[in-house]
Amino acid sequence: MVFTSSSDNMQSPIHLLRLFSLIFVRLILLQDNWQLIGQHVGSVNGDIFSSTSHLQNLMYLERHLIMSLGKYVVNMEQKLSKIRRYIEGWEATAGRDEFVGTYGEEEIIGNPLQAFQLVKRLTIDWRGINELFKQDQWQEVRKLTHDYKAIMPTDDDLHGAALAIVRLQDTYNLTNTELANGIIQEHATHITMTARDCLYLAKHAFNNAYYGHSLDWFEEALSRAYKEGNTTASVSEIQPFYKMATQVVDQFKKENEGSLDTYHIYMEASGSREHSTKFRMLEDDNEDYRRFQALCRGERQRSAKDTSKLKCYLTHNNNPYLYLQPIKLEVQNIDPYIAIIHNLMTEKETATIREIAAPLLTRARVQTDNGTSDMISKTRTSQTAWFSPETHPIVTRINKRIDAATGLSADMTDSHCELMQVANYGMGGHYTPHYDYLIVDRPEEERDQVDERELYAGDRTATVMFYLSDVIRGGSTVFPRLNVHLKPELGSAAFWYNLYKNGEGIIDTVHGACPVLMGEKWVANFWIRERGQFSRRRCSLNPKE
Ligand SMILES: O=C(O)CCC(=O)C(=O)O
Ligand SMILES: [Fe+2]
Repeated sequence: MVFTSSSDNMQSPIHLLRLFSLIFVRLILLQDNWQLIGQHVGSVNGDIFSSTSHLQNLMYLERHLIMSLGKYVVNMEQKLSKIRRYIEGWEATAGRDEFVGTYGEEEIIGNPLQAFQLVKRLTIDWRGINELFKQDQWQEVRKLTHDYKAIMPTDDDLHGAALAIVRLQDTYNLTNTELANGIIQEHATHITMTARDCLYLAKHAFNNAYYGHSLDWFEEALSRAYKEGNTTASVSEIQPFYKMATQVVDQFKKENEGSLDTYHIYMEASGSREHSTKFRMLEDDNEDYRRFQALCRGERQRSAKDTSKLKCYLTHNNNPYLYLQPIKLEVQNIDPYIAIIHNLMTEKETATIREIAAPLLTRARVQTDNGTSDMISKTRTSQTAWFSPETHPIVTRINKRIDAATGLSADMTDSHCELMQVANYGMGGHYTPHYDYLIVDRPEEERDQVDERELYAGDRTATVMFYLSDVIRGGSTVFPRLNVHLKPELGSAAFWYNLYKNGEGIIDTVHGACPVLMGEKWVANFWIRERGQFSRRRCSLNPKE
């Protein structure tokens, strides 16, 4: 049997001792970390999977719950062994086989020793058992779950986590069997999925229109159910779903006269639950998405000829601020210009920003089509927080450095630059291909609907994005039309212009953040606006500049 009740084999004092010591050691180890949860509670909004920072809180909460459950188990074991002792006491005396029946009654009642024990059992012993149950040991666990209700994950978090796995699988071509065996790109993670886990992912992939992956997960669930002997999920439970999914996919293939692979499907920003069950095909502009995924996998590398003109050099930009410590510039693309500025932030500074941002993270929002309000984004699964120069001195310090390194004004006081946006990507966290410019991608007739403050600041001339962490696997920033692939490197900053000098958007700067496959990803965005750059980056009528 896979799932047996543990009570039968947990009676020995040695076992209890081990459990006690285990809990005690963990209690000491966990105390410090546990404090962290307290600081974060108020800010959590149920989007746990989209930020590693929130997942971390959850990990601490679960450890604390385990500690309480462990104490509960030890306590219950003691109580159960007392009850067992009572029963055994009866079995050894009044409950002996030979006393069963009428003759037994006489033996018990007529025997003063038996009578004494009977009375003793029902007085002292029974009182002892009653006492045991007067205290509610479950209360501590109940209180914990109540106090930390705000950070307990919801069903939506679970959906998000399942979707993240399917998205990772889709982007990085991970096979179901490997994933189900805990293998992520040849890296063994000691996790094994049950048939029930696979069934859950299969249903989820199906509901989100990842039909190919869905069938694979159903098959994996079936094979695991056979192997497990129908314990976590049974073959008969899985089969009807599998059959139904197969029929839907067959019908879909027939209607579209092609293989399913050509209908590589993904959810759009607006994808609500109802949308998710509909078939969605890649439209023309989603060629960017296909290229994006290929780049994320490390495909579409540029040839030596393509990269031969790219330079990497030290420069002080004729700026006294940089004379003693020039910047390390690595050009990644000449036209449009994309560069990495290495070590533009120290490790300590990245840690400070992560620290101040962690308690304030909320799920990333994107502007809706009409630009008036914003909505939770599915195209961007990360959590963000914004910082003005007043919130922390580090913001101004970095602003000055951006100014020196890029020659652009990053002054936030007069909207030359937006507030610093910190983003933390969690499980499978990604950002599908998009442009950073906000105004010029709108049709002329809609531009006057843009918020006045946005018009005052002008569009996003350039992006300076700091990597506040390394990422173990995945999480690169890629430009699908340029085959540029930037691997996050703690302390370095990616820099590119979004606009031509005539103010029009550079369409080839479409870029996205690959899903984080392993580890976590933190970035800090500084979007430099047109306002304030007139003497720094002069206008030009040449549409190619
Ligand atoms: O995280 C990344 O690599 C890219 C983020 C990005 O493009 C954005 O925030 O606009
Ligand atoms: Fe962006």
